[in-house]
Amino acid sequence: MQTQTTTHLPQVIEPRNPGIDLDMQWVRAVQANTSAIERRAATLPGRRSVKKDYQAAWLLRAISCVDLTTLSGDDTAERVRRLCAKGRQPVRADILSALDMQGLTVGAICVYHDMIETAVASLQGSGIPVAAVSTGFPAGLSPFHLRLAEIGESVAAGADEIDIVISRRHVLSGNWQALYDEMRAFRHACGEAHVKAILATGELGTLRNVARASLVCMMAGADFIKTSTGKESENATLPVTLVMIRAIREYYDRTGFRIGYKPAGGISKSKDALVYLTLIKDELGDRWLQPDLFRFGASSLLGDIERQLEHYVTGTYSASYRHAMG
Ligand SMILES: O=C[C@H](O)COP(=O)(O)O
Repeated sequence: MQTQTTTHLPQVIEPRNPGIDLDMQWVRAVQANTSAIERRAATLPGRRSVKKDYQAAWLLRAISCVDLTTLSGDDTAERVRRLCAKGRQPVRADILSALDMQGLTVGAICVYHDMIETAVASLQGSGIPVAAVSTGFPAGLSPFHLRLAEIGESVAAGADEIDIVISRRHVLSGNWQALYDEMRAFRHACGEAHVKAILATGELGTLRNVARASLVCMMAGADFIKTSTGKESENATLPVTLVMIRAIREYYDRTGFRIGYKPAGGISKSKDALVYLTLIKDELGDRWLQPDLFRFGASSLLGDIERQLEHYVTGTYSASYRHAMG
């Protein structure tokens, strides 16, 4: 990942997760109490845990954690260039200036392989990393050697981060060794590029499978675990998020390595982003609210955040938002 220059970024960048041997005893012991998780998730959207004065600060934080994404069959170089310009200046200059946040950028730009070179050229000098989806995204069913080669090509083309998709069948058949070996090989093929493991949680059947797949991918060296491709019928949800971030906490408690989390797909409203951020703060703490450990995979969230911030600076602007930036 490139070093970034904007002021909102963390002083400390996490060491890469080297992974550990597959610990089947740990994997088998994983539980997920579905009804308790769903009860907890159901209470979250109604909670007013972000005070109004602090909402602008949280939305700015959300911007710095967006993987601004375009993953469409009709993507063009021109669309990617526009997206990169938006990534460099995510909201109108007058809004950023009113909030004293000039220089704020998104966390990364996320594209298909063919658009990497355009994105790299458009982002030159900005410090914004380029993430590429890979390994036969979104289904991940192309021949294994081609999936590995695709990673290599994307890294050679300049991608800083690779978002791989796992083979859902390994999870559904309980073949944890196969999942571990696959993830390990993907991690190796990424070299210095950071690797995000997309679990496609909407296709994994149970929350227990989500918890186990999260753990196995982290054991195999994933730097981030990510919910979805955005193409499944069910994408990021709060119950899935609870399960995945608790797996991250458990992995950190046992190994000392902090793994990032990326909810993706269907997150398009500021109020939803605030719920995710407060949940991360509650469950993992402030350290995980930085772009090296948290990202939103989203194509349209930024537009809604910009509208909210515009309303904020033209209406109820309060300088106290700065306190929340600490
Ligand atoms: O990884 C990112 C997702 O594909 C974006 O999904 P979205 O278009 O629903 O925001």
